[in-house]
Amino acid sequence: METTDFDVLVIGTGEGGTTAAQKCAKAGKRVAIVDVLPFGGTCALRGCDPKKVLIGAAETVARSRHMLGHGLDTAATVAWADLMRFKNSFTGKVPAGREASLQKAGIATYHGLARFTGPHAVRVGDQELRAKQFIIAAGARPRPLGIPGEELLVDSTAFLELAELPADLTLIGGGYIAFEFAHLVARCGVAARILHRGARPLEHFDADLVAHLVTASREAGIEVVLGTAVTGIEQEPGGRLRLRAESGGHAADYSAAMAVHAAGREPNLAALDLDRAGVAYGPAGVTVNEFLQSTSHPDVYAAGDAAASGLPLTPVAAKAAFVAASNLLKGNYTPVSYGAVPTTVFSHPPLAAVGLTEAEATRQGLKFTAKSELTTDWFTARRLREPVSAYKVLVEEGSGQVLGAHLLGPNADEVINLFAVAMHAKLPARELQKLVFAYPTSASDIVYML
Ligand SMILES: Cc1cc2nc3c(=O)[nH]c(=O)nc-3n(C[C@H](O)[C@H](O)[C@H](O)COP(=O)(O)OP(=O)(O)OC[C@H]3O[C@@H](n4cnc5c(N)ncnc54)[C@H](O)[C@@H]3O)c2cc1C
Ligand SMILES: NC(=O)c1ccc[n+]([C@@H]2O[C@H](COP(=O)([O-])OP(=O)(O)OC[C@H]3O[C@@H](n4cnc5c(N)ncnc54)[C@H](O)[C@@H]3O)[C@@H](O)[C@H]2O)c1
Repeated sequence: METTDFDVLVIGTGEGGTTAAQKCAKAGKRVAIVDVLPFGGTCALRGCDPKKVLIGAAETVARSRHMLGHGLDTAATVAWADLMRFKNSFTGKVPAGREASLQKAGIATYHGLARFTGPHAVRVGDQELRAKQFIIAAGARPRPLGIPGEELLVDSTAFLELAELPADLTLIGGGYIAFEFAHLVARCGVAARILHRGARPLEHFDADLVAHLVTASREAGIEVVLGTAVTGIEQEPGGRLRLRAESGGHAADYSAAMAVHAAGREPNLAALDLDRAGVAYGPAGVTVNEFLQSTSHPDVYAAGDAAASGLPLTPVAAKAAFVAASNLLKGNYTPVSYGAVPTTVFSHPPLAAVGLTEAEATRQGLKFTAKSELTTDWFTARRLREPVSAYKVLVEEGSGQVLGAHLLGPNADEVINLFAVAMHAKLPARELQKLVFAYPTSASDIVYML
């Protein structure tokens, strides 16, 4: 077996691993990086980017449907095979491009499953890679549901590669993936259903805005079923799936041509043999301190979805990886701080949030005013005939700081970033209100939300 020594070995080539490896190489370290899948990670190959390309077409369909009879006489339709080709024109180039840029930075690249064999050794195929320090950026995978027949579910990766869409599709779960995929396929002429076990979906978003999104989803033809946990899946003789579920103590039954796992993800640590290296971990990922250093192995750092730190989102992974690499290189001097992280559910209309929800601010005992309105009759929504649009903004009494902003409606995914800037800069709401925004834009509505 060939043994190779490095200063730093990075596991994972997603946003986390790539950011960390590049930073370590720039500092003059001998760096290696390994991935079992094509280089590029979830966001670029199996998540955010391909999804957003598909959703771009679905948005056009949704907008054209809303404008029918109001200046448009036909609605756009999706040509799935063409759309997939377009999507593949983005993803197809990623693996070779990512590997080339890593190699250009002097980083040694390895393909295969990495498995720790000791505190400073990892095995990849028939090679042993030894390193003084490690950065684990192994990402996440769909959480096993532990129900019979779960192997019949399609996961988000397989969904984003579908050559053809089914006539109807059921999403199991009620989070980001369920709403994004349901809104996408509904605009492709597929009968979409969301089966969510909780009383309300998208639990971490503002309850009032989520209720409006559920209304908008139903108006778009999506069946949203709440309080219903799927307990088993069977294949029927004709090829359809039978989803056995439990709802309020009663058995319920659903038939689906295809069912997608949208019920959460978990850190992808099982194959790493972390016990062999003495790296502590829990259900949220590798256990790290504020410097993103393993609490049990000082030469190991972790970042992104694989670390028990921050939300499992791409910009969070990139920030964490930068901080982890800085601390690895210079000694622990930068505690990680994510600040107010904006996030969007790319449904139509999109739902976006930054900062605290009203429920969280109340739980924390903060004194604040919450301003909230349905804005369906505001110019921004009306000119697009968007059926549901709303906002809620929380402003702290005394300091006048924005504690949280929640937007549902046209361009919410972009406007939310302005609230994030204001929160980061600690700009009081009255100062934000004084800014002059280009008109008529969705951003110019901000002054009426404060
Ligand atoms: C469908 C979907 C849509 C999403 N949309 C968004 C979005 O719109 N916005 C957003 O901010 N976030 C989104 N996310 C989340 C985002 O993709 C992740 O938070 C982000 O990609 C995490 O980056 P990472 O570097 O931590 O891990 P990853 O990008 O997952 O990279 C980890 C890599 O490690 C490799 N690996 C794991 N274990 C091993 C091993 N033992 N040996 C070798 N290699 C290994 C994996 O193959 C993988 O390539 C989405 C996720 C999904 C699934
Ligand atoms: N736009 C984005 O930023 C974006 C998009 C997609 C995914 N992501 C990331 O990927 C992660 C995973 O996405 P996700 O949508 O799978 O997870 P999620 O955590 O957003 O939602 C999963 C939902 O499924 C429900 N659920 C779990 N088990 C269930 C069961 N057996 N039956 C019915 N419902 C069940 C949960 O209560 C939860 O509401 C997200 O947490 C997010 O960080 C982000």
